[in-house]
Amino acid sequence: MAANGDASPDVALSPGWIAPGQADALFASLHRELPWRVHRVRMFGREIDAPRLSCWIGDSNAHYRYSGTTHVPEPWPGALAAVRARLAHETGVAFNSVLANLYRDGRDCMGWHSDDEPEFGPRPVIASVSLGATRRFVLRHRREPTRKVAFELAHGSLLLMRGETQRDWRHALPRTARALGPRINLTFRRVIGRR
Ligand SMILES: O=C(O)CCC(=O)C(=O)O
Ligand SMILES: [Fe+2]
Repeated sequence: MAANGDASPDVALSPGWIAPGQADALFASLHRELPWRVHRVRMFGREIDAPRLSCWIGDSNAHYRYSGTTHVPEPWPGALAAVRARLAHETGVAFNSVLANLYRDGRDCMGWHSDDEPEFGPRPVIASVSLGATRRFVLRHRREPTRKVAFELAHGSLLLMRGETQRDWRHALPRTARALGPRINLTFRRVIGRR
């Protein structure tokens, strides 16, 4: 592999991975039942409210640290059991946690980052399930920012990020001026214990 990594990120989109009726039911149940909160994020050395609502879900031992705080996960809601089992079957990854994000409208967003915390180990597989309004998801190479890839993440879609995607690329969910309804995104991850 070249020093700068592969030409495109190791990502795969499966539109309609969840059928529309099931995706509607899943959206409604998560929207209603998850304990959504405003998380605090660090930006340029300051703590600010994240421009979205979030909920960290996982096995009780899947602790996750970010922005300097350890987060104890919420228990798995019944509505996610089938999705988790299907993802494990299709990817071979025993996902033990999910970060759920609720973008209330087009103003809610997520800035440039990569999910490269040591908890996820090298070359993590991250399975991103989208429900609700279609939003644009963008990836940009870390060292060659002119290299960009964009995906429209529609209701029921699955985006898998693998390989060196977190090491070599950043991703973001930009805000948009379009009038949009809410969107829920679920990123299934595997937290590996560390010493
Ligand atoms: O909402 C999305 O599609 C992306 C979410 C994301 O990047 C994350 O949760 O780390
Ligand atoms: Fe991310």
